[in-house]
Amino acid sequence: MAGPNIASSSTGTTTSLKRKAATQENIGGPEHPRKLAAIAEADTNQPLRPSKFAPNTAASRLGKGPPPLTKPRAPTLSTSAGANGVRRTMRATSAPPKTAPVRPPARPTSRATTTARPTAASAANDQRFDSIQQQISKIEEARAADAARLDAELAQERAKRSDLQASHEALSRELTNAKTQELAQRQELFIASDELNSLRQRHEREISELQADLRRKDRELRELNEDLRMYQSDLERERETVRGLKATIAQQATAQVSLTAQLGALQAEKAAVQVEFDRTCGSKADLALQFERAQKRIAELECETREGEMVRRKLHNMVQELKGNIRVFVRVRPVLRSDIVSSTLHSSGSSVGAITDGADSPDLQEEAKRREEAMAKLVYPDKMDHREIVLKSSSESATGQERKEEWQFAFDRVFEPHSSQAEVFEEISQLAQSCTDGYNVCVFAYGQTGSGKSFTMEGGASETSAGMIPRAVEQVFRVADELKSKGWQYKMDGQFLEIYNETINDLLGKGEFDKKKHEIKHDPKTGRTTVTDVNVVPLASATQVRTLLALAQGRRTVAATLMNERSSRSHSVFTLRIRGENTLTGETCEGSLNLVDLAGSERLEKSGAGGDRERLKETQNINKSLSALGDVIAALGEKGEGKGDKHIPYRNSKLTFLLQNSLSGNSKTLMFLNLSPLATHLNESLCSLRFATKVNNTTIGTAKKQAKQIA
Ligand SMILES: Nc1ncnc2c1ncn2[C@@H]1O[C@H](COP(=O)(O)OP(=O)(O)OP(=O)(O)O)[C@@H](O)[C@H]1O
Repeated sequence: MAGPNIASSSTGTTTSLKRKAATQENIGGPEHPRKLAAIAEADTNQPLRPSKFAPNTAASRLGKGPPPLTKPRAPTLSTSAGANGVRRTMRATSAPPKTAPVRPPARPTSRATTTARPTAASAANDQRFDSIQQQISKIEEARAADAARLDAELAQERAKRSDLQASHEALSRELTNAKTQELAQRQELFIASDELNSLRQRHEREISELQADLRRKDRELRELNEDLRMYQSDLERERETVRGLKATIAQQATAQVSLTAQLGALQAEKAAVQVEFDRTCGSKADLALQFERAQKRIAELECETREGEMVRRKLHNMVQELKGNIRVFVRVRPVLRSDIVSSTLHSSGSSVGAITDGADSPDLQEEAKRREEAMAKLVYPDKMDHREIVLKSSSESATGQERKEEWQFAFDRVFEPHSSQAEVFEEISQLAQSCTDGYNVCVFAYGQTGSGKSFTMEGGASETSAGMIPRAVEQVFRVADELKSKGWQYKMDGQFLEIYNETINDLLGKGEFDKKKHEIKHDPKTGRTTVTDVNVVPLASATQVRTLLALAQGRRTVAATLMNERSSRSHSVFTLRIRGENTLTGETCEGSLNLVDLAGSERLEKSGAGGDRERLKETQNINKSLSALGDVIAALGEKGEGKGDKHIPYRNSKLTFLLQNSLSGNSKTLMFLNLSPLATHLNESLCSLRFATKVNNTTIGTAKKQAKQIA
């Protein structure tokens, strides 16, 4: 309560000052200094506060710092003991002492000017001035005292300030620490927040997983429920089945009882069978013995069969020997397309081109008709043995009457046009294989040009069209192979000759033409025929023979004639010599197989060689050798009829001389008569059939086996 204190402790002067001040204020108006009034007002209205004019106070020095820790005290203006010993305390104003509102008296005021008074008044003023001077000095003193006190307070305040600074620094440090802590805490907070976020995310993830899991579980649960439902229905079914099975078991149990009874019966039966089995086992040894005996018997029978086969072969050969004559097979070839062309040419005189066009046309009926017309009337009446052939012809006589003629012939076998190569070979296979028994075998094909001699003897390139030569060779090799098991070892060699214009040509020789002069030699002791300077090739297989035949075929002299554009104008003679030795019995044998394809037998006027000297010579030579063959056969026939000293003209031709040993009665001879089926060749066919009949009726003696026992 400083204000009232000041007011109460002030003297009358103070009160007057106040009044003066109030008066001055009233007089002077707003220009008068107002500090003192302020002091007075401060006493009455409110407690003193630190002023902006007190910069030295602790509060003002701290500036914006934290609020003062101690409440500032209002400054005391002065505490001085007055002259009367009364200590006056003046409340310090907020203004610094320097700016005290006390004006120096010297300064004239506006009021002084306006209120100029006489000297009495100035004495009063001086008095007042003195008192004011005194008051001022007192105030000065008080101010000094206040200054001292203020210094002390200032020091205190400074001390406080330093304390405060220290505490500020401490607080700053604390603040820094607090900030650092806060920062750390914030970081922790961030980290924690991050963790919290990640935990939240994980949690969300886990929640979603759990939800998915839950959904899956739900689904599984549904499935399990479904399964359960199914299992329940299955179970129900199974229960039903079990009920059924139980019923069946009950039935089975009943059946088992009856089966047990049956089993008892069967066991009894088994015992009986066992007894029977034991008895059968006892007879097993007997059966084995019987089996052994049976096997022995089989071996004996096989042996007998082999012997029987040998006997059969001997008898067969004996029959052949007893027959003693040359056997003749007739073979009529089929009508060829080229035959139709040529026969039409002969009969109608139309051009070849026109006929060829007709033949190529699809009109098969026309072709069949032409074929019919081209064919000669050949009949084969012997349907059983196929031994006969009848030629029929109808012509007009000079008197205009139809003259019918018929010629009947019988031979060892007649082959009709449809006969296959295999069928023909079947008939000569026995003959061919008898060369492995030591016989000389001679098969020759006779007939006019184009009648099928080469086809019969050599045949075509295919398996089915292969002729007698390759088939006979294969047969010989096969038989020789079979006879190995009986101890026979065979060696074979072959030669292939051609007689052209009475000259021997080696078809297996080297070079295109054989320029060597060959001589035919007969060994009377061995009955072997050899030709000098010809290649005799050792034969190891039938395939090799086929290769040789193909080689020889290429070398054959072939010249075109009107009769056959591939007409062979030479005789070809393939000879297979075979020598066998039986290592078990010591027997040896030597045979030969001569397969002869004769040149065409047509008459000179038919050969179309009239204007060609070379062809004429060929035909003459062919005919000479064929007639020599006929002469030899005829002479052999006569000799066979008892004219023992009959000369056999073998030397009249190279052919007969070469085949001497095969024709002399010491061999098995077969002649194929090949016939053309054409009407235009009827006369030639008749001539050939007459010649073949003569041959067939000729007895040339019995064939002799050339075998001997090695001593
Ligand atoms: N049985 C047959 N089956 C089918 N075609 C045959 C038969 N015989 C012969 N031929 C054919 O007749 C034609 C004449 O036959 P091949 O050449 O054999 O007569 P050829 O008498 O040997 O004549 P050449 O005396 O001129 O040698 C040939 O085209 C031949 O294929």
